[in-house]
Amino acid sequence: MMENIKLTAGSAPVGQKQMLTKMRGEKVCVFYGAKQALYDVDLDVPERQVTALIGPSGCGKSTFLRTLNRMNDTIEGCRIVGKITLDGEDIYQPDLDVVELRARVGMVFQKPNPFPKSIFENVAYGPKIHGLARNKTDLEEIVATSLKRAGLFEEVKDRLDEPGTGLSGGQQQRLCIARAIAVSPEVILMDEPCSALDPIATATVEELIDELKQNFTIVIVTHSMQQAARVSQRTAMFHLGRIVEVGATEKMFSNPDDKRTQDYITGRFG
Ligand SMILES: Nc1ncnc2c1ncn2[C@@H]1O[C@H](COP(=O)(O)OP(=O)(O)OP(=O)(O)O)[C@@H](O)[C@H]1O
Repeated sequence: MMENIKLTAGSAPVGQKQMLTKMRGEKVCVFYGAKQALYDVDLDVPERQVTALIGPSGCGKSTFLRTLNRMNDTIEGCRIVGKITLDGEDIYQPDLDVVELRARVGMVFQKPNPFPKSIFENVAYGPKIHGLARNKTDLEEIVATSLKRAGLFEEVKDRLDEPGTGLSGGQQQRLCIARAIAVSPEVILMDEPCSALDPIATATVEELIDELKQNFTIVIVTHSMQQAARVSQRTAMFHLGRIVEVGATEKMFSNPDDKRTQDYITGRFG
């Protein structure tokens, strides 16, 4: 019974289970110059689960996602108020190493964006710059393991020296996922990772996301309600810069509390 679950700091109720919170946003407000894009957003991201961010265009999903690894730092005039923690630690504290943060909280973008380098180099780049491999054999091992975990190894093992940009769209996105995995992140942020892919490539990436949650915490922005329902365990519905409802995906899609969620998931707006 929900009422019997005692919540401690750092825990979140998801369905009937108690989950560890990997990341937490508290009263997060984001401004682009004078324009406010997010208002007092509170969100717990449970460990080793997939959290989906849904809502109509322009409601602030990507803005919130980018606050989780400080990608908004790169946008001029963007200001963030509130608190975001990773394992309880404030990621906006002034002396935090942002490069290290982004290794812990990796990102996969909407459009596959492999570097104009070989398949091998695409995956090896991160481990090299973060000094994760002691020698060439180590590096080869990391590359092979990452490609395997991204479900791409069998397709590319005989052509690791060929350009990453020569792969199909779906393969390129899995290469980008392998690149993200290669530095052993704890959290992977995905901003509409399948929007440029055909249905078959989408299904492959969705299966992969499902597997990856065994080892990683995943936050995904998606416009596809089917995708949110298929891959996530927890869903947050954004509307006009606020979270209007958050909870177990199953409940959100079968019996939402908020009329705006209901209208959005049934295609009445957005
Ligand atoms: N770099 C930017 N500069 C100024 N305003 C921005 C910037 N990025 C986003 N915005 C504004 O912030 C608001 C939220 O945008 P955001 O991209 O986070 O929404 P979204 O829900 O991800 O939208 P979509 O689903 O269309 O990608 C919008 O009004 C948008 O115009």
